[in-house]
Amino acid sequence: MSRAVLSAGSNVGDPMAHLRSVVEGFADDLIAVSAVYSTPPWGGVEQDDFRNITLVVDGPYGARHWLERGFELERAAERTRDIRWGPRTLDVDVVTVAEAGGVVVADDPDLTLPHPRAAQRAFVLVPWLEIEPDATLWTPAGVRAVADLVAGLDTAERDAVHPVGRLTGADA
Ligand SMILES: Nc1ncnc2c1ncn2[C@@H]1O[C@H](COP(=O)(O)OP(=O)(O)OP(=O)(O)O)[C@@H](O)[C@H]1O
Ligand SMILES: Nc1nc2c(c(=O)[nH]1)N=C(CO)CN2
Repeated sequence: MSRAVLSAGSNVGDPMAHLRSVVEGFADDLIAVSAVYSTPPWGGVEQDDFRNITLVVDGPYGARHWLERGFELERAAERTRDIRWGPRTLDVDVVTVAEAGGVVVADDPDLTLPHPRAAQRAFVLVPWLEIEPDATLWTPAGVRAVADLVAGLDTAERDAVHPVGRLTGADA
């Protein structure tokens, strides 16, 4: 049994359709999904803005299950790995996982938990804060409130992340 926070992003092809495939792919275990946010590219590669969502899922699985389900959805979106932090049809990252014993901490290059760059990413934190205002993130510097991490981000970067629609409801 585990509960995971996932981040999905797309800036190639039809980003709304790719993000919808993620919500559909996790529908059976979905607890919450944020609005779709327009986000400037993080990581220094010049490319189109992304569309991002953050999801909370919960189910009778171990942490690795969430990564593997994400890979399946990336494959279905014909995701290729070309440039690090470059354009992509779909990226699904596992931000953090909690099991009965607490937050899962893992150093495996295939699955590092919590995601080592999540605390610096407005495109992860701002949508996450929308669906879990009291969320905390384990970081090597200690447990931090996501609200505090967001408050500490570069203002221009944070303010550039804004909701542009929803995947549920009328425009789903
Ligand atoms: N928490 C995690 N979530 C998703 N992938 C992870 C995680 N930890 C390690 N990985 C590994 O990272 C590898 C590269 O993933 P990917 O190509 O999506 O990276 P990226 O999205 O370009 O960069 P970043 O890792 O900074 O998000 C994958 O093979 C995956 O096994
Ligand atoms: N805004 C934004 N920037 C990114 C994203 C993403 O999903 N959104 N994914 C990346 C690959 O990890 C690199 N940069």
